[in-house]
Amino acid sequence: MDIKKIQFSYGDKPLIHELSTTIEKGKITTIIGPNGSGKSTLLNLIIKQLKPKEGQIAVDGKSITACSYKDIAKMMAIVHQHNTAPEDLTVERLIAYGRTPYQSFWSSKDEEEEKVVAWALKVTKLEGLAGKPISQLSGGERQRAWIAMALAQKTDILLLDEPTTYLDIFYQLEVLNLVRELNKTYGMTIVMVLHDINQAIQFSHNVIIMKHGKIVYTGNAIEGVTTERLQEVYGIQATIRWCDKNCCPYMVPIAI
Ligand SMILES: Nc1ncnc2c1ncn2[C@@H]1O[C@H](COP(=O)(O)OP(=O)(O)OP(=O)(O)O)[C@@H](O)[C@H]1O
Repeated sequence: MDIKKIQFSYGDKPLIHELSTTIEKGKITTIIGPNGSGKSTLLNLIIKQLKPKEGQIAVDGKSITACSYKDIAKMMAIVHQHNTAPEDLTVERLIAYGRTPYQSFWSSKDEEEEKVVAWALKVTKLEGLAGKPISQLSGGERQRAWIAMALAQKTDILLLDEPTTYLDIFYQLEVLNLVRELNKTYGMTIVMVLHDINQAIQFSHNVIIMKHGKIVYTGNAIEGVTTERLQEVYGIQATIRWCDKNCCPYMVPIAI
């Protein structure tokens, strides 16, 4: 995916300034950066839920400006930070909404929909909860259900906005393991926003580091997170440690 010279403002206040980057196909890319730096805005621009004032976003050489919303929904799926569903909506019905881009006004549930929903339930390990209302799920199960709905869109690209927020450490790792599995097994290109820098290093091939609507760094996750950059972007003192050769480095925050 090529993002070229994007400019974007909410009203008169410029937020994204001449932002350019390339997101590698088949890799996990995580966007990190301070609150308000424009991470969610960038995801919404990528999926055309927001329109840039200037610049172009192209997927496999095709500009998204020229694509219909239905075509985009067949290329990319997004799980937002906050999601709501009617209280009595079951997991299975929620996932079936992911098939919307493939349905016409008069079409009814078909064999393909059943197959894809069953597949999404299996991948997200929600088979035993298919008939349960979303409102009765734990936070981790609910997050997996929203990811399953996105998977039912059968896209090559998956965008996740803070998929681990509000989850305890067990469910955070469960969701991130699922992300890794989707990338490894199905070759999905994943672009996600995380606040946890160590999880970003551990679970991503690449990181995009943002500050004030600009990209400070884009590239290999391990090489990108340095003590100098953490000082520059977050204004914190930190050290980077390696536990052993087989493990990723991790950063330890020390002071502000
Ligand atoms: N719909 C909107 N209308 C006006 N301003 C907005 C809107 N959405 C976001 N903003 C502003 O744009 C800036 C960037 O917001 P954005 O949500 O993209 O940042 P972020 O890096 O994802 O932040 P966070 O880490 O806190 O989720 C913020 O100052 C925010 O207040």
